[in-house]
Amino acid sequence: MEIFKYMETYDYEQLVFCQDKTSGLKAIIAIHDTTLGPALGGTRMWNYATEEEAIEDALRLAKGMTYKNAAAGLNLGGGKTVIIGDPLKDKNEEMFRAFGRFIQGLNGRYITAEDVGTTVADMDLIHEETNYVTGISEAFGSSGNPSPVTAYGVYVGMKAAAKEAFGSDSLEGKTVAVQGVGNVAYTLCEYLHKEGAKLIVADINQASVDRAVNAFGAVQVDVNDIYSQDADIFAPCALGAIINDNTIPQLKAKVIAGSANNQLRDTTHGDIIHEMGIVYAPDYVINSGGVINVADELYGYNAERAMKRVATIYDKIERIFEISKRDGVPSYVAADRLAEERIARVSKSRSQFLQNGKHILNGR
Ligand SMILES: NC(=O)c1ccc[n+]([C@@H]2O[C@H](COP(=O)([O-])OP(=O)(O)OC[C@H]3O[C@@H](n4cnc5c(N)ncnc54)[C@H](O)[C@@H]3O)[C@@H](O)[C@H]2O)c1
Ligand SMILES: CC(C)C[C@H](N)C(=O)O
Repeated sequence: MEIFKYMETYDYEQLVFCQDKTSGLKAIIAIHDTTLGPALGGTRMWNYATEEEAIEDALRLAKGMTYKNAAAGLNLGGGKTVIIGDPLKDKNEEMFRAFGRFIQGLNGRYITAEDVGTTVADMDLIHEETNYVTGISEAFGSSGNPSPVTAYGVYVGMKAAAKEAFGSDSLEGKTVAVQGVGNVAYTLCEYLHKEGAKLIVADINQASVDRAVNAFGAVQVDVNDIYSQDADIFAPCALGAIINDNTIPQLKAKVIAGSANNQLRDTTHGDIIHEMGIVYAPDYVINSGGVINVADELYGYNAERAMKRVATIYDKIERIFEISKRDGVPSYVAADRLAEERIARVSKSRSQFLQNGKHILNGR
């Protein structure tokens, strides 16, 4: 992989490699764009097969956060960290404290939070070394685990997508096929069950499936069969790139609305599902509830204010479908336009000179 070439093509600002032998920390912080403000994005811990795979994941996810934060109306740029290792075996206190010190060294250019493989307890350890971390314990007056709030955002976004596809946003009687019933999807299933939706679930972890089957009467299917279910809505809530050449021909659902990041394997897959008439709620918009919630900590956390803002994901998804129809483009393009236009507007309005920071005039 030619890293600088890749960074230049997609406008990345900075890639930071962090190593600490004592704790075994190997982390990559990717900062994509800080036009709107400091880069905020979670830390993923994953057993990557190769270093290249880890770098690629950090870069892709960081860019996604630039778009997510911009579309959510936050004054934050986009970044992400990946820690190479098995979250079940390789974690220790020193690792997260060492990582916190690396974040502190960036002096506020990057703020972290949870992602796949990291928890509130990990954020609390990072917080021992830096204030540039969110999603820390409620005991600190903070927002804690973002997953339930992300789930609420996915739920309201799914309703907006259902309205677009079926003419009504009621999910009562609708069948939803949920891929991965982890932290976000369990709470999502709770909302869906409460509204009277029928649930089909698949997960590589049998305990997670059992939990959803017992609590919500969900029907279990094999992980390979989740795409082809006779469902109204497909909710990808596991990992990325699951809308691809292999899975698209299997899909029967009219709507795709789920929490996973980077759902489209490639932009061409967004074009294909658009042509098929599938209503796709763009991933980084529908799953922005978590980042909206943790970002609220930067103002002194207020749960009510955060939830009100998360509820507007419904309107945001509606707006994206409007742009999609107005401009004759797939919904993922409409979402990108929304984000890019905001970054361009804010960048312009912030371009006037201000007498602060280091400048030749400071000596006068
Ligand atoms: N947690 C948040 O607040 C948040 C916010 C935004 C986006 N997301 C995204 O949502 C997704 C889920 O996040 P989470 O926090 O619930 O993670 P999680 O790890 O708790 O849940 C993911 C679940 O998917 C299952 N899974 C993994 N591979 C699978 C496969 N091939 N088939 C079926 N199941 C599989 C796992 O066993 C797990 O139960 C991730 O893509 C994450 O990046 C999460
Ligand atoms: C800041 C975090 C809550 C980020 C979250 N993991 C996401 O992908 O949006």
